Amino acid sequence: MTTRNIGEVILDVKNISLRFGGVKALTDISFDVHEHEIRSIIGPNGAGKSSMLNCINGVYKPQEGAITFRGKTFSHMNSRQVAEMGVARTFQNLALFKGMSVIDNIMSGRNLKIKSNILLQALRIGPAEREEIVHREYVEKIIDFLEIQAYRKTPVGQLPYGLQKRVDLGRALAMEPQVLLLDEPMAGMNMEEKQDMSRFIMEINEEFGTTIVLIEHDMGVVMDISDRVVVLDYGKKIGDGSPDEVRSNPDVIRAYLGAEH
Ligand SMILES: Nc1ncnc2c1ncn2[C@@H]1O[C@H](COP(=O)(O)OP(=O)(O)OP(=O)(O)O)[C@@H](O)[C@H]1O
Repeated sequence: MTTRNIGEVILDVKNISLRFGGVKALTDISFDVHEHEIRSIIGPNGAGKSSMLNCINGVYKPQEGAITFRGKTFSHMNSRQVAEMGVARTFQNLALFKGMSVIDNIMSGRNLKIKSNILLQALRIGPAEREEIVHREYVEKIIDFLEIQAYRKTPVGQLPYGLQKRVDLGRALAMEPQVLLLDEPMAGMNMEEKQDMSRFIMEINEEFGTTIVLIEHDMGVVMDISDRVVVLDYGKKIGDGSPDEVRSNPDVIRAYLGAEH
């Protein structure tokens, strides 16, 4: 765990319940996330972790409860509005443009920031040209930061999976988010790729001050890098606290001992 200045509550999840027909994906879930924190959500398969992220970023509309971001409460915002407020995410199953280059994929994350109209952009004239230069410079910084300079022009589909995950992270970073939601960023990675990804997450948190909400199955990584951890099981919250508190919580131990991973 790092020693950073953890700030006020930036994201407050209050009494969220989400049902799909008869399936209770989430039942009365509350937790908060402080500015600059690395806050993880863990739990066995089907516990409701991805559903929770989907509620935070506006993909799912919970039947009950509300989410407050920087003091602004939203229960019916769509993904774009949430993104515009400063919440970005990566995906468990990558959602990259496989035929497009690394640089263009990361550039696609800048779309929300592009102000000039589509015609000017297409013609690359006047303000659109200047704007494009500024955005490209920002994207190049991300590429340097993620150490993927050698693959700038490579179509993403030709990269190994671990590097594709890094490009997905780059695309989310291109939005300059205040809160970054990471859905299983280490899934399918080997040990070395996981170490690299952990390092990038911690550096994003420390250097850019970005608040991180992380879903991850690798307990070693979660316990190493998280400030606090929420534990879900069958859509209910069964634990919440520091890695040490969560590790020694009998309900959490029971849920994990009884679960297949
Ligand atoms: N779109 C959907 N339609 C119907 N049921 C859904 C939908 N999304 C999730 N569920 C159900 O909600 C519950 C929680 O699923 P969710 O994917 O959020 O769990 P998870 O903790 O992220 O699981 P995993 O670790 O396997 O990714 C499961 O019972 C799942 O089948």
